[in-house]
Amino acid sequence: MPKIFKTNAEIATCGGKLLKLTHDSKETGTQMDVNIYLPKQYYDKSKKECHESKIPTLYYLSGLTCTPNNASEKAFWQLQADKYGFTVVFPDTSPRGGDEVPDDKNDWSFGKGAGFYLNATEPKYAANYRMYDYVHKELPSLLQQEFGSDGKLDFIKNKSITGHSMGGYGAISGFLKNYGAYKSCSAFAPICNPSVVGWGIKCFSNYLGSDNKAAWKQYDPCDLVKVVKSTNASDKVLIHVGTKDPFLNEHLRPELLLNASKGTTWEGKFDINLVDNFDHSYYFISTFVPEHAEFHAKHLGLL
Ligand SMILES: N[C@@H](CCC(=O)N[C@@H](CSC=O)C(=O)NCC(=O)O)C(=O)O
Repeated sequence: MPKIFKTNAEIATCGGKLLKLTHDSKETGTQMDVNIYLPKQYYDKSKKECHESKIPTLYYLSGLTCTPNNASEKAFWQLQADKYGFTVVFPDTSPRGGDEVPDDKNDWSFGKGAGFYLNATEPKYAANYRMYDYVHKELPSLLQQEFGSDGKLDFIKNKSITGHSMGGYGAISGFLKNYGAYKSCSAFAPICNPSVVGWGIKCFSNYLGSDNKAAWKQYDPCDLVKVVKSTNASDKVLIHVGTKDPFLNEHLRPELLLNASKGTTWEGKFDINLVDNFDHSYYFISTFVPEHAEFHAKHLGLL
């Protein structure tokens, strides 16, 4: 079988390895970068290869401007992945490539590095900007085919999702739109109501069409909570946001998600923690990664 992924680097870190990979994506029509961290349990030769012992996966969606490397280097998920025994997948934030992939070189909050985890419908972007299907369907399937073939890793059935900022929005919208597919969801400083804030309006307008508000509703967490039914009493979405986050009031707006969930099946299920003094950076993210890791480990059946 021909290899799907090219391994550009295999880096020993903590007790496992970070693999920096490249592969062709049918969804984006481009080559994509992705990093995966395989925890120490994967390399434990004494581990039995049975269904029960398959190592689950946490998908981490990064924010605007990020590549798979930002979180790999600065979020410190690897220590937590070893502690509980899960794989971490760090996808890229958009298609890349040359001038054939449309971009706005003057705006870091749109285009390359800002795929917004949706499937674009506007003709200019529709061929490449398909990060929703890429992250939730194509990538897990390709990873399972190549890295799951030895029966030790589960990229599809036992998985959870988290993310930061644009990636926090991507995690919550993906969790709700694929209700039941992810065991748990958390977010760091997510863009909670993209339809009404600058970053979201720009991306939704360009990718989905400025008048196509019906399409916007299909991705906005504040609309999704009204149509997706929470049927599991243990559903809880863990969120942390820093009070000194410079984007809090302009782009993140967690209070709007709390309000939108009121009177829905999600009421009381968004555990939004406003934490004093923290900003938007990876200093903030890495501080709360251990709490999010424990949360996901419980839902993935690791605790
Ligand atoms: N380049 C910008 C700053 C952009 C920024 O803050 N990006 C955040 C995500 S914002 C929401 O999605 C980020 O994660 N940056 C990468 C990092 O390693 O910190 C500017 O110049 O202001």
